[in-house]
Amino acid sequence: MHALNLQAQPLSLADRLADLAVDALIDEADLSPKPALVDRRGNGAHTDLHLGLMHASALSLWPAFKEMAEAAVAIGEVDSTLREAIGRIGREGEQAMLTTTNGVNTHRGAIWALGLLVTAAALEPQSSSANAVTLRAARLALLEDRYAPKPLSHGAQVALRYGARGAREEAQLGFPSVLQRGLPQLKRSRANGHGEQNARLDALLAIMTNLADTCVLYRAGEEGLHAMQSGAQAVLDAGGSASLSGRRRLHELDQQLIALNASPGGAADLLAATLLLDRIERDGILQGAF
Ligand SMILES: CC(C)(COP(=O)(O)OP(=O)(O)OC[C@H]1O[C@@H](n2cnc3c(N)ncnc32)[C@H](O[C@H]2O[C@H](COP(=O)(O)OP(=O)(O)OP(=O)(O)O)[C@@H](O)[C@H]2O)[C@@H]1O)[C@@H](O)C(=O)NCCC(=O)NCCS
Ligand SMILES: Nc1ncnc2[nH]cnc12
Repeated sequence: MHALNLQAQPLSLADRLADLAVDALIDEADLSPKPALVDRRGNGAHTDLHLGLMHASALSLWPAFKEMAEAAVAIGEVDSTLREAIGRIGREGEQAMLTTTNGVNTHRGAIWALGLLVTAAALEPQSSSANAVTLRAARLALLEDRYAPKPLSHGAQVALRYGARGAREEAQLGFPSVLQRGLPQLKRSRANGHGEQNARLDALLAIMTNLADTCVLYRAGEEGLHAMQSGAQAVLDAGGSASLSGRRRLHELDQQLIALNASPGGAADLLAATLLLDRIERDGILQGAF
């Protein structure tokens, strides 16, 4: 008679990266109180989103992230074959998301940002500093995908009206909002003993201070973008999310952005990217993977 083998199987690299990406999306959704975004308190500036939908959407993307990581391992270098493979997988991931959410766009920007980062991390798991991973991701984002449709997306409309190039440019520049704003603020707030949730809120605010978020521009124009950037800076200047006066400013920012219908969805995606890179740097990707 054989005894049952109850030992946990080690995760593959692709499984682990997909787990980390989905964890980052769920941590971003759960983080509260985020200004005008979906969180544990409510729907922010959105009428068609709620926390359960954000969770379901995040989970629906696990197979796409895994497949992107597998493509990176199989192809092994930054080239057009890999770029076009992850473009196809990303579009299939978007379809899975839309099927899960009944047509609501929950994570389009996140599929793009985290998809590139997961692929870049899987290419060279031994070289997993945030700098190295974002550099490889930028090289991928700069390559053309001949099969990418060119819809008049909200981002494309905003580019025509305001000249902001949004998610594509952020990736092609190597995620400056993550490397220069989100991650340093996360580390600073942790070092100051502000607690993990406050440190994450501060990282989101740091991203918001400077981002040309096409989601905000599309919904609320330049007035909305200015309110987002200057309001986020005011919270940080008042001592950040851990301080009483920072909390008051954060509440005002939440009310103001909701009144303007200005949801910083792009900043939320980049917070998820920040949390993913932070986790990769702190725990490594190879831990528990083979
Ligand atoms: C290259 C793509 C990202 C397409 O980019 P484009 O700008 O043309 O398209 P959008 O459809 O507008 O999506 C861009 C999303 O990126 C987020 N974002 C915005 N600004 C920035 C920024 N400065 N830096 C980084 N990321 C940014 C943002 O995503 C979040 O907002 C979404 C909700 O937005 P929206 O649909 O406008 O929703 P609502 O205002 O709520 O609309 P209504 O429902 O009210 O009508 C939400 O999803 C968040 O994620 C932008 O929306 C890329 O998508 C692409 O080319 N994909 C093809 C597949 C591919 O090649 N994949 C590569 C493999 S990884
Ligand atoms: N928490 C959130 N609320 C609204 N839109 C988002 N896009 C990504 N995360 C989001």
